Amino acid sequence: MRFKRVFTLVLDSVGIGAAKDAAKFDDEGSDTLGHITSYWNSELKLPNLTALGLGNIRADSPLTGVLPVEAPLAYYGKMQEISAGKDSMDGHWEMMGLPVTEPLGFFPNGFPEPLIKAIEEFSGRKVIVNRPISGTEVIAKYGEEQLETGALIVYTSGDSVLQIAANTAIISLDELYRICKYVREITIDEYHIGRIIARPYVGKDKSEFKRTSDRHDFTLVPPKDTVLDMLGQAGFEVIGVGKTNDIFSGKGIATRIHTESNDDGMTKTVEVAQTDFTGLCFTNLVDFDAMYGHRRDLEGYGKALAAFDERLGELLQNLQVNDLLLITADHGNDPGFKGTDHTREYVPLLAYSPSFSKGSSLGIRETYADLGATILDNFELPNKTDGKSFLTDLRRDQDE
Ligand SMILES: O=P(O)(O)O[C@H]1O[C@H](CO)[C@@H](O)[C@H]1O
Ligand SMILES: [Mn+2]
Ligand SMILES: [Mn+2]
Repeated sequence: MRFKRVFTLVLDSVGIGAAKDAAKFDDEGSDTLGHITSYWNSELKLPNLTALGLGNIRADSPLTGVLPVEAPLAYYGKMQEISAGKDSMDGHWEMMGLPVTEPLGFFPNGFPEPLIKAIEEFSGRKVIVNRPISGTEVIAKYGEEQLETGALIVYTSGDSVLQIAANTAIISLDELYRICKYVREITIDEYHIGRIIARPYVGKDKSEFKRTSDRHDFTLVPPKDTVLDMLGQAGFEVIGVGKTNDIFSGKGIATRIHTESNDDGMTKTVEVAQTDFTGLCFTNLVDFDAMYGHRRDLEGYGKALAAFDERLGELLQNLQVNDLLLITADHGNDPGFKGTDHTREYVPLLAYSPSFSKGSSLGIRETYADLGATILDNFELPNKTDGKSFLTDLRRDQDE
C-alpha cells in the first residue's frame, strides 16, 4: 500500500471541454470550465486549483486566468467517458470500475400512460406535466396549481431520470419518498430508469418557491460489484460524503454522510480528514451541477468554483503525508451552452499528495475507470475492472 487514505472529490459537472464523442450527444463545442473562465475574463481566482495544475490540463487551449504553472503540485490529466450516457450515475459508476454500457430508459416525450396511471393509483393524486423541463422552471410554472389541486409534478430531462417535485406544505417528505420508492420498484426491469428523484420544495407562491436539500435520488442498484465493494470486502473503510451514497444506492459504502451544500460537503470532508482511517473517502459536490450548470448560470458557477477553491485550501492543510487526493468530475454541464442538460465532456483529473515534490502529465485517460483501478492498485487488490492504474506514474519525478 502506498497511500493510507485516498480522498476522491467529484466536482459534479465540472467538465473540461467537449469529449471526442461529443457529436453523438449533440454537445460539440461544450466546454464547462472554458466558458466559465472566459465569462469571468481573468476575474475568477482559483489559486489552489491553479497551483495543483488545473491550467496545465489545458495548456493547448488555455483557460482564461487559470494558466499552466511551471511546477504543478499535482499530477494532471483528463479522462474520457465510455458509458452510454452522460448522467451522474454513468460517471460515478464508471469511475468505480463499472461503466454503464446497457442503455437506460429515456423518455423525451414523457412517460408512458401505464406508468403514469400506476403512479396516480398508488398515490391517489393526479400527475401533471410529464415532459422534459428544468426543475426550477417546472415549480415556477406549476407549483401554484400543485398547491391548489394536490397534483404530483412529474418531469424528466435529457437524462434517464423520473423526477417528482412536491411542495412539502401539501405533500409531506415522507409521502414523497414513499411514492418515489414505489416508482423505483416498478421501473427497474420495465422502463429501466436510472434514477427516480424526489424534489421537495417549500414556499407559499411562485415568488417564494425554493427547493430544499432533502432531495433524494433513488438510483438503480449497481448490478455488479464496484471498486467500493471490493475495498469493503478487503476490509478497507469506504466513506461516502454527499450524493455519492444515493448514486450507488448505498452499495459498497459503509459510512454515509449527508450534506446540505458544497460548503457543507467540504466541511464534512475536512472532518473526515481529521479522523484516522485506511481506505477511501468519496465526496460529491452537487451544487455546481444542480444550482449553476442546469440553470445555465455562468456567474454563479464561477463564484461556486472560487468558494470551493478556498475550502480546498483547508482540505489540503488537513492532508497527511501518506494521503492521496484525487479531484475529478462526472460529466460536463456547460452554463454557456444551449439547453439545460449535461454535456459530454472530458473531466479533469488532479492527483495530489503532500509527499509529492511536483507533478506531471497523466495524459488523456481512456476511461474514468482508470481512477478506480488506481485505487485498487494502491490497496494491492486485484484489478477486476477495465481501467488502467496510473499509480506507478505517481512515483515519477519524485525526489525520494
Ligand atoms: O432541472 P433539475 O430539476 O435540476 O434536474 C436536473 O437534475 C437531474 C439530475 O442531475 C438532471 O437530469 C436534470 O434534470
Ligand atoms: Mn452529476
Ligand atoms: Mn445534473
